[in-house]
Amino acid sequence: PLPATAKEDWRELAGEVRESMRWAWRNYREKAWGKDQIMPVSGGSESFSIKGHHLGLSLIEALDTLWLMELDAEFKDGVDWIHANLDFDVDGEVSVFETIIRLVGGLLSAHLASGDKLLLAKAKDLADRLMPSFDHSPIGLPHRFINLKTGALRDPITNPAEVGSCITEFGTLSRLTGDPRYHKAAKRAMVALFGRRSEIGLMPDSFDCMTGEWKSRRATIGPPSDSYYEYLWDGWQLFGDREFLVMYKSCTAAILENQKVELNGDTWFVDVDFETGKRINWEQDELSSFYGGLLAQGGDTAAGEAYTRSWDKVQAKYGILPEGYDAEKGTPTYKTNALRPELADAAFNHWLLDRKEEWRALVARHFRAMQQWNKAAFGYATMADVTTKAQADHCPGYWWSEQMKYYWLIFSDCRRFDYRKNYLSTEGNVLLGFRR
Ligand SMILES: O=C1NC[C@H](CO)[C@@H](O)[C@@H]1O
Ligand SMILES: [Ca+2]
Repeated sequence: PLPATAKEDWRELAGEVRESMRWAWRNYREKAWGKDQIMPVSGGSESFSIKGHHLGLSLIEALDTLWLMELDAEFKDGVDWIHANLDFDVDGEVSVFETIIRLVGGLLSAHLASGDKLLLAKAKDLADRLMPSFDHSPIGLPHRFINLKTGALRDPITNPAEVGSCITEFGTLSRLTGDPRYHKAAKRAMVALFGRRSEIGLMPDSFDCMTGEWKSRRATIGPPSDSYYEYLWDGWQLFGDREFLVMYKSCTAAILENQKVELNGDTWFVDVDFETGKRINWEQDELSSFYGGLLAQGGDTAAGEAYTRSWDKVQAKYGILPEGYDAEKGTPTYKTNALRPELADAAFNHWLLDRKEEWRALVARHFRAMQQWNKAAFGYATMADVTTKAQADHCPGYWWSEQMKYYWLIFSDCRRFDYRKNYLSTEGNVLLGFRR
């Protein structure tokens, strides 16, 4: 492993994280209040799902992070905005997957943190507007897009992550409302996918949601399959449903058998043909760097740690991870950076399991790099080119929910969080483990 940094004052670093969040929120409050995303370089704002229409995305994504940091005035301000303004009865089309992990998940975690009943009601209202996409398919696999008012569906050609990553949000919604429909729909889709793997236990990254017919031959642990594998484990971790553990173990055994490769002392997971197992390329997607933490959660610790360390070396090489990287050539395939959380997510998961300083040091490097290069006049910005560090004028909603929360929790010994018994979703929403 890379040399650990000098003895850190973790509490002091946690204080810096909290001040950064407070500063970013103040700018959002002044420049983009209620908008989906602030534009951190210009101070402008932009919508996420529906062109020209805002659903308070960044505000909703930030809420449980604010609560954990005890930024209670800011938290209340956000909840007050929701009480006064949030309305999902909009004639506009949204991604089913993004809406569930970001907005349903964000409302549920804020409800669990505060007990505010309207937040749960809004989560249920939104989920009810998404359910027709699950019910429409004879095999229970949702279309990619739905209109929140009319229920009109679009794009049946979808992927494992988008149909198979909602069991924890929908399962929590069913638990809190007593309505089993959500849990059932989420599980049905995941089981349907699992039943369509190849002889060697792999699945491609594209299929028709009405027929189940495969539309690609590429098996990947990265997007657009990544969070399906994560949620197979999570269905077991959060609900103790052994069927998910069996499916997770089967899929992971096939992945370890067919996709794990060593190259120049590093461990990578390569894309392969889902029936032959033949490697397709050496391209690595930054989003895949969550996977080492998942492997460790599921007990494949050595492989998981090796993969996370491989990605940490890429981070050391550029300071900020490129969106894509060719492991054989050692060059970026995409030089942009979308202010992504995955490597910090993986290291945080490793740390929750073993408390090794190595992981805290990795996350400290991730945080300090963000402070050095992503900070702009009105918030934290994505990057146009990690080799030149040219910024781009965007701050994605997940930034508010994910890495700022992981930085806070790993450095601060947060008294509002149960470090032994907890669950964070793929969007970083805390669905178990708040301590009031
Ligand atoms: O699972 C996800 N994928 C992409 C985003 C972060 O890069 C975020 O929405 C979430 O973590
Ligand atoms: Ca994720």
